[in-house]
Amino acid sequence: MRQAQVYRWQIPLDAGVVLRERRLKTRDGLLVHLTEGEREGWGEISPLPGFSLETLDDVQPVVMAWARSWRDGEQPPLPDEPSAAFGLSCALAELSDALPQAADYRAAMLCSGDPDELFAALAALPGEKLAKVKVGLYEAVRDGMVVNLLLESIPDLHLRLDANRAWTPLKAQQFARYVNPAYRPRIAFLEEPCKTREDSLAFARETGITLAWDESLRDADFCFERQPGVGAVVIKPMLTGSLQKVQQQVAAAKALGLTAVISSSIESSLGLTQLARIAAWLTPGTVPGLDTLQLMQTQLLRRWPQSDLPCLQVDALEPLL
Ligand SMILES: O=C(O)CCC(=O)C1=CC=C[C@@H](O)[C@@H]1C(=O)O
Ligand SMILES: [Mg+2]
Repeated sequence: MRQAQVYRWQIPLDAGVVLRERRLKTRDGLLVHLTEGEREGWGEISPLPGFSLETLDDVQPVVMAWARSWRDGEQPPLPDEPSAAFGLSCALAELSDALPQAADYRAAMLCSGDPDELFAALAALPGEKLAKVKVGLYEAVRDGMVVNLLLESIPDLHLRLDANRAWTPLKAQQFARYVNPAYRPRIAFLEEPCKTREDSLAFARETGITLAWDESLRDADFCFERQPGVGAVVIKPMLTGSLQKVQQQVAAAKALGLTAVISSSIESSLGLTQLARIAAWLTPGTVPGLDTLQLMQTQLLRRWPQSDLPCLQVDALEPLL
């Protein structure tokens, strides 16, 4: 016998979470729980404001209708909305044991803000030192100086940078001018420096800094192709769609020799632990970009190892079906 339930949740975020120039005070989403006989599967559906095209209010009725139909014995097709397709496909994959349990809980330390705190935290990182730094929020020159100083003072540090398309070609050049060319190979990649893909490609050509596509993967005209200067794609499954589509994108990237990085869309701990499993399964050997639980004030249902945030249990959630 099948059972299905959908829950809506809201988690307060730390004051400093700013996405696309707006402050995000809470993270909101749905959890779906499917059971069939002894088996069960959970999935998270949490469109990311400013990044997802669909809203939570759009997908809630879609997910509820899908869950009712599945519970009644049908095999409804996955919805078109990427967040709904992703969460429902995860719940189905857990149910059928298609999503392996082994997880990669390493995360590239996410840094923003105060350079002094940053130095201390980075210097204390054990093992391979890899961090992700947001750029493009302040003056490009300041970003260049901070990145240069980090690479200069921590010689075994590698950085992932992310400008979220903030720069004009001139600003991108101002940034690069302050980063010593000798350190540039330790920039694993810079995500989306410029407003257009053409400008970003030109920047990579001119500076030798490796590019990664993130936002571009959602452009209607994006296709996987070999492009000089591009080294990686950042895949955010909540924005991509079904697990099958995530698998296809990882395979397309690998076939071109690109690094595929599974990255967070600021999911709850339930979604994040599933992303850690997806990363271990599809991109073994590549550290995923999952260091976003620190932005939240609680965990949900499943714990992230080593996090001491409180964890909400299912009885604290309101069922919608
Ligand atoms: O990719 C990572 O290492 C962490 C996730 C991350 O950086 C992001 C998650 C969600 C929205 C963004 O501000 C940001 C990104 O643009 O990649
Ligand atoms: Mg990005």
